[in-house]
Amino acid sequence: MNDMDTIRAKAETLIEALPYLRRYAGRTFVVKYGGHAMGEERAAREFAEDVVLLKAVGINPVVVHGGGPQIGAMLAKLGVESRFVDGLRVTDKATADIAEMVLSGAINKQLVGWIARAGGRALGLSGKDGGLVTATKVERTQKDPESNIERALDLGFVGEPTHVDTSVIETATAAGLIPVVAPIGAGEDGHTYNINADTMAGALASALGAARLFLLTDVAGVLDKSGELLTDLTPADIAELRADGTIGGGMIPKLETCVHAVENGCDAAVVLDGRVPHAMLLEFFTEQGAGTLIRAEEDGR
Ligand SMILES: Nc1ncnc2c1ncn2[C@@H]1O[C@H](COP(=O)(O)OP(=O)(O)O)[C@@H](O)[C@H]1O
Ligand SMILES: CC(=O)N[C@@H](CCC(=O)OP(=O)(O)O)C(=O)O
Repeated sequence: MNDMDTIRAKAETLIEALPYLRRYAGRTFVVKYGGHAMGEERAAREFAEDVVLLKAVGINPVVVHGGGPQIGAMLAKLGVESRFVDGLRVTDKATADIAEMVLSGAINKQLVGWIARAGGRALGLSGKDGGLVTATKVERTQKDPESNIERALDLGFVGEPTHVDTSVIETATAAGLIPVVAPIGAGEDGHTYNINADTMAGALASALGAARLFLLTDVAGVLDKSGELLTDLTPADIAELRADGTIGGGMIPKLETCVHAVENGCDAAVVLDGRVPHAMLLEFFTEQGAGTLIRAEEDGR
């Protein structure tokens, strides 16, 4: 496509999406932008444009970002080993410091910059700022394969949000700013906790009573065993897909987050491909939507 065709295609997408988006004026969309999805600069630019468009039509976007691959690259550069348990990075003190540096320092400010270039005003913060998220250490157990006894697993400074104070988000939003949140939280014990970005986004979506939780990743959505996109799922469907092994890896915590969010105050969650131009807008006006829509009850899009 030449430049003119690209501009025309973009304009058509925006014009078609507008009437659908206006229905959500005054509501909150929590958008989680995953580390895998933010690889390409073009995609990041378009993501920022979409976020600014949402704000321009009166929706309150709240961006939560990941950065797993970028933390991994920095740990490798610094010679710190890293491993995951159930999709969570085991986080010692050195890893927590590096995760905070990469997430709050580098990626957060990069996103704030992209939103500024797209014409928006973003406020970068982490769960620590304004008391947004209080985290508690994640407790996990694992069955010892020999004795069959459940043993406690120490994941270090991996946290989960146990208290969300949305006032800093509400103040920022009311001032015309777009909050951009890094998945780091402070514990009541004074420690810094590394929080899975999907979990962080889900906790904010529930606390804010969001109309949508968008999880932008590097696949079209939830796929069935033959690789076809599943467009609509309920918590009961997800339990079946998990039991029969259709979903695995990072998709398990992602869908757990979606189920928790739609059962606790968020209208619907969508898992979609963040690398597709204007994925969030396409979700609203294409017949099938974009990605997989998760609702507490099956009642269409
Ligand atoms: N049924 C499934 N449908 C789609 N993706 C799946 C499924 N089961 C496992 N996955 C994996 O989940 C990944 C998305 O999770 P993750 O890598 O944690 O994403 P992100 O880094 O964007 O949070 C996909 O890239 C895919 O490899
Ligand atoms: C505890 C834990 O695993 N934290 C994640 C935080 C970043 C993240 O979740 O980023 P993505 O969404 O890009 O995977 C980590 O250290 O990788």
